[in-house]
Amino acid sequence: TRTSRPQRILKAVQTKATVGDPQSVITAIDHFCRHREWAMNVGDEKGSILDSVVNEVSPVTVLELGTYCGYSTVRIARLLPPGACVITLEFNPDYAAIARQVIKWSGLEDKVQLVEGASGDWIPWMKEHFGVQAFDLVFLDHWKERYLPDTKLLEECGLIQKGTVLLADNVICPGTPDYLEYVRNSPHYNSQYYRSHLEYTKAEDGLEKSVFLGY
Ligand SMILES: O=C(NCc1cccc(CNc2ccc3[nH]ncc3c2)c1)c1cc(-c2ccc(F)cc2)cc(O)c1O
Ligand SMILES: [Mg+2]
Repeated sequence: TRTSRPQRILKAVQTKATVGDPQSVITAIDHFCRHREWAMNVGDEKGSILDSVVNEVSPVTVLELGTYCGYSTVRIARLLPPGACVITLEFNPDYAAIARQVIKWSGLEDKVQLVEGASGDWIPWMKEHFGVQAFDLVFLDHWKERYLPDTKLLEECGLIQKGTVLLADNVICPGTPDYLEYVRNSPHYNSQYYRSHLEYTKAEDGLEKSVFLGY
């Protein structure tokens, strides 16, 4: 049977990128997705915005919702200092299997905890299972209709504290209208929109950065 798109992305990494060189992994995936097959990685344009937010926050603990092939996981982890880590949740086992290999190829496995499962099931266990107090940065890139319920769940579980930064992908395309309305109208968040484009296309998309102000 045909290979899957994630399998073809992994093959591009294994043939074009250098083991232990995260930037070459990022470049290989972007080249493949721009010139061979589109795929739903955050991409190079929005990825540069993600990089700048990671550098600005200098997070110790990061939560990523939606790993896919690990492209944004590698982008985040490559910027983390020793001792910092990103916990990334992936519901789809095929995506998780590919992401593990992409993360390993980049040499960043010590900074990444990839968890197979759904956000709604795992968020309530984060404190107990991973010893997390609160997240410094949350990157939302999973099912778009889960952004709002999962943000509320993170609040209820005390995993969002004063200063926590939420960075949401795809707030225009495919769009997350209920989430945007919530973070932009809530007195507990200071929100700003970073206008960009849907990965590898000319369509508008963007990232929404929301800083929690405390209760
Ligand atoms: O939909 C998207 N991504 C999410 C997604 C999608 C499929 C499967 C999963 C399974 N992974 C998963 C699920 C539930 C989960 N709960 N906790 C973890 C977790 C993990 C996740 C998406 C779409 C487009 C897009 C498509 C088409 C188009 F025309 C324009 C734009 C662009 C993007 O950048 C996107 O990010
Ligand atoms: Mg996305």
